[in-house]
Amino acid sequence: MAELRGPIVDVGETRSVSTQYGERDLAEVTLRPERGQAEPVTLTLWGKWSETAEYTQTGMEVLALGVEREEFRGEIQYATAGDSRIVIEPDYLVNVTDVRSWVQCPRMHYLNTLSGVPLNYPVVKGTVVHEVFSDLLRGGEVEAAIDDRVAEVGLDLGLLDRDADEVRKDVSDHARAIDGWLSQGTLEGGDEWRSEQTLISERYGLKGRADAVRRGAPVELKTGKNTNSEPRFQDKVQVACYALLLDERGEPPDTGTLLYTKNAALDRNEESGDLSPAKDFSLNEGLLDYVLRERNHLAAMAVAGEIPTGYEANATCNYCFEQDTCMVVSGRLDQESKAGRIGEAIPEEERNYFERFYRAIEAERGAVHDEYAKLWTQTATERADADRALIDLEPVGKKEVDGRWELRARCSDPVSKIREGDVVLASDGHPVRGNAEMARVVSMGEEIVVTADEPVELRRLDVYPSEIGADRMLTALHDALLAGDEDQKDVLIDRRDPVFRDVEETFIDNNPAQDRAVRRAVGADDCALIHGPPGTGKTYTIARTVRALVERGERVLLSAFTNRAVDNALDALRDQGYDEFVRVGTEHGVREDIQEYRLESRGDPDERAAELREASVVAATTASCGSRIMREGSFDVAVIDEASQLTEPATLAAVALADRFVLVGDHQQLPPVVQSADAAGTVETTEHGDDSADDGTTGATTATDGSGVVASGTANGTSRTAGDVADLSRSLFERLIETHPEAAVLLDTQYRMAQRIQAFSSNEFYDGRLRPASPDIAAQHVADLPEVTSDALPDRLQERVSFVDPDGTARGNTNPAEVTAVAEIVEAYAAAGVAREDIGVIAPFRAQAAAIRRELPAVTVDTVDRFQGSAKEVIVVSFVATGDLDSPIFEDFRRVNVALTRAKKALVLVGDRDALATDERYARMVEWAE
Ligand SMILES: Nc1ncnc2c1ncn2[C@@H]1O[C@H](COP(=O)(O)OP(=O)(O)OP(=O)(O)O)[C@@H](O)[C@H]1O
Repeated sequence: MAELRGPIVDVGETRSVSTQYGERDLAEVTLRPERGQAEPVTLTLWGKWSETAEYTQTGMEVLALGVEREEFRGEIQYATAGDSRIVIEPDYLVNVTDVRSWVQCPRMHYLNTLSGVPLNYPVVKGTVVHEVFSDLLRGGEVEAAIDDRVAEVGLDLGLLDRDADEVRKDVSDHARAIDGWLSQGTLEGGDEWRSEQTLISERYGLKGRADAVRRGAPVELKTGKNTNSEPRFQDKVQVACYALLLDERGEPPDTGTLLYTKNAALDRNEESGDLSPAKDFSLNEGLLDYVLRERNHLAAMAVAGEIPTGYEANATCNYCFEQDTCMVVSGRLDQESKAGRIGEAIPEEERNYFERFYRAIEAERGAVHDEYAKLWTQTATERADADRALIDLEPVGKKEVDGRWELRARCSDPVSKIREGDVVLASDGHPVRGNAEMARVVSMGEEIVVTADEPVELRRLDVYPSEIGADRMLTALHDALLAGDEDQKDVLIDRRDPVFRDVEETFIDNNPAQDRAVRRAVGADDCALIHGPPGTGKTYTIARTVRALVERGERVLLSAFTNRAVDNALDALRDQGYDEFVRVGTEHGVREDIQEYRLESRGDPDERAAELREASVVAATTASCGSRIMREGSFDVAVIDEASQLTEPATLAAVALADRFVLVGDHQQLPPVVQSADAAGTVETTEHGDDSADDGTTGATTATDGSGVVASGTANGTSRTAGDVADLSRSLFERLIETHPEAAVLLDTQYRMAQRIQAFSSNEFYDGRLRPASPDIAAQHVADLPEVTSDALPDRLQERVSFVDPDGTARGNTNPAEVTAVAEIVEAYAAAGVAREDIGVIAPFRAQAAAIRRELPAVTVDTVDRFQGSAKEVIVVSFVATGDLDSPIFEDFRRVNVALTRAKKALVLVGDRDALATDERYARMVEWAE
C-alpha cells in the first residue's frame, strides 16, 4: 500500500464501468507527487471516492492514503482500494462543528458563518450544561457546579429576560442525566477520562475539541432530546470526526458515545421510545470515510471560494427551521439556493460591496489556515525563528488552581509574538503530534506561566492562529449590509454625501482645530472624521466629544482597535469629570484602574442587563463589538479611535451598532494588520501589534523579518478568490477621508515634540501643517529635564535630532554594531542624568529589539507597533539594514513616521548612511537628521 501526495493537474469525468463486482463508478485524477516536482501520475478513484472528482479542481492538493500501486505498460498507476482514504487540501483545517453543520446542510453552514449565532437561550443553556459536565468530570459536586455556572452567565440571561431559578432548574435536569450516567460504574477503576481535548489532524485536515474522551473513545454531549435508539445522524458525524482525529494519534476508537441530556427530563409516561440519555454506536469504516468525504467537499469549496447552494448534499428544505432565513438571504444577495428565494435583491452596488469584502475576508481566513499548516510543516527552529513559537522550554512545575492547571517553564530566549493574555498551544514538544492543550499566557519572561485545562509538560508554546477575526468581520459585513440602516448604507456605499448641521457652541477654547473637530462630530448627521497626527490630542478630543454627545442626551458607543486605547479614552473622560460609563471586556484585557467600571457578566441577570442597557456610554474594543452581547445593543453614535488601524469590516462591527459614527485616526501612521496577500494587494509584512482580540488569540501574521516565510494567501497556488477583491489594508477612515474630505478635521497642534523633531514628519506626511502647541513645547531639550546637564552629553548628542552611523554589518535581522552603538548612546543619556524609563529604543525587527534589550534591561526596547500611542523624552531608532535596501526596513514608510514621532526632546537615528541613501525618502530623512 502506498501513500501519495501532490497538486492535481487534471481531473477526469466520473464514469461507470462493469467489473467483476458489477457496475462501479470511477474517476481518474492526475497529480504530481513530491510537491509537484515529480512526473504526473494517475490515481483512479473507485466507488464513492469517485465523487471527490466532482468538486475537486486543478491545483488542489490531494493526499491519497493506502492506495494500490501498480505498473501498467511501463507506467506507474495508483488506485484506491478497500482501506484507502482520500484527503483534499489536507493543510486546510476544517472545524469538526463545521463538518456537522455542513452535513445537515451546506447552506446552513454558510448562513451560520455569515450571520453568526445570535444570543439565544438554547445556546447559553448549552454552554452552561457543557461547563457543568466538565466540572463533574473533574470531580466537582453537582449543585455547586450548577450554581456556579448559571451565575457565570448572569448577563446573558438578563439580556434574554430569563429568571436564574428557572434556568437552574432547567440545567439541573440535564445535569442529572450526566451525573446518573457518570455514576453507572463507568468511572470506577482508573477509568481514563479526559475533558475538552484540543485535537488537530494534519493528515485529515481536521481540528476540534471533543467534549470528553473516555478510554480513548469520543463522548459528545447534546442538550437536546433523542428518543430513538440510534443517535442523530449529524451527531454521529461529529463524533466520527473526533474519531478520525484520535485515529491519527494512533489510537483509533471503535465506539462513540452521545449523551442526550434532555432525555433525563422527559416524562416516562408521556414519551415513548428509548429514554436513556447515553447512546453508544460503532464507528465503522464506512462512516469514517463518509465523514472524510464531506470534510473534503467543504474544504474544496472553501479553498475555491465558492458559496454553497444546498444542492451539494441534497439538503431537504421542507422541515428546515432555517428555511425562511435562507430564502431571505438568497433573495437579498441574489444567490442560488435550493430553498428558493424571496424578496428583492439589494441594489447592485451593495451586492458588489458585499462580494468584494466577502472575498477579501475569506482570503484572510485562508491566510489563517496557512498559519495552521505551519504548525506542522515548519520545524521547531523555523517556528522559533519566525517568532511564532518558544521552544526548548524547561518545565519547572505545575499545580492545580481553581480547577485549572498552572504550568511553569523556564525560557532562555523569550522572543516571539506571544504576549501576556494570548491564547496559545502549550505542548510537551510538538503542538500537533505531541500532547498539546490550549492555554492562556499569564506571564512572560525568563519564567513563563500559562494556565490550561489539563496538565501538560510545558516544553513549547506556539502561536495559535484564530479564525475569530474573519468570523467577526463577516458578521459585521452581514449586519451592516443586510440588517443595516438604509441611511447609513447610503453613506457607506457612497450613494450620497454625509450631511452636517452647524453647531455654534465652543467646546475647547485653547485649540481651534480640536474645537472644530468636536463641532463636526456633534453636528454630523451621518459621520465625521477626526484626523489626529502624533500628539495632537486625539484622546482629549474624543473625551470632549463623548461628553458633548452625552450632554445632548445621546447614547454613545466608545470603541477602538486596542484595549489600551479604549482604556485611555475612558481615563481621559474621567479626567474631564465624567465616569458614568460601562466597560465591556475581559478581566485580563482591561487595565487595572478601569476594572471598577468593567461589566461583570456573573451575577443577578436583571442587575447585569440593566447595567449594560442603561449606561449612556458603553466602551469596548471593535473586536468585542462583534460579540453576542454587544450585538444586542444599539446606540445613537459610535466614536471609534484608532480607526485607521482597522479594516473596513472590522470598523463596521462598531458602526453597525449606531445611527451615526465618528472615526478618529491617522492614516499616515500604522495601517490595518492584514495577513493575506490577496486581501492586502501586496505581500504585506507586519508586526503583531494587536491586543484587541478579546479571546486573546493571536491572529496569524505574515513573516516579519525576512525569515523567508511569506504569506501566500492561497494554499498551493489554488485560487481562493475570484473577481474583484476589496483591499482590507485600506481602512474605512482612509477611504472616507479621501472621498469626503469635508467630513474631516485635521488636528494640527501637537503637544509632544520639539519643533526640530516634528519637522520631518510634518513636511513628509502632513503638508507642513503640524505645529507645536506652545513655544515651550517647540523649544524643549533634554537639558530641561530635572538633574540633566547638557554638558555631560557628548557633542554628537547635543542636538535634538542626530544621526549616528556605526559602520556595522547587518546579519539577518540584527546588526551587532548598531546594538553596541545604541547601548552607548543610551548609557550616555543616562550618564547625563536622563532616567532610563524616559528613554525608548525602536527597531524594525524583533530580533534586533531582543538583542538590544539584552544590553539594556531597564529600557523599553520594542518594535514600532508596541510604541504606537506612546512617547518618551528620548528615542533611539536602530535601522539595522546595511548595503542596500533590497528588503524593506520598515516595510511601510508610515511606520517610520510612527517611530520618529515618539520622541519629545531628543531623537537619535542609528543606521547605515549609504544603505539609507539608496531610497529617496530615507535619504531625505538622513539629510534632515544630520
Ligand atoms: N486642548 C488641549 N489643551 C491642553 N492640553 C491638551 C489639549 N489637547 C491635548 N492636550 C494634552 O496633550 C497631550 C497629548 O494628548 P493626547 O494623549 O490626547 O494625544 P493623542 O493624540 O491621543 O496622542 P497619540 O498620538 O499618542 O495617540 C496630553 O497630555 C493632553 O492632556
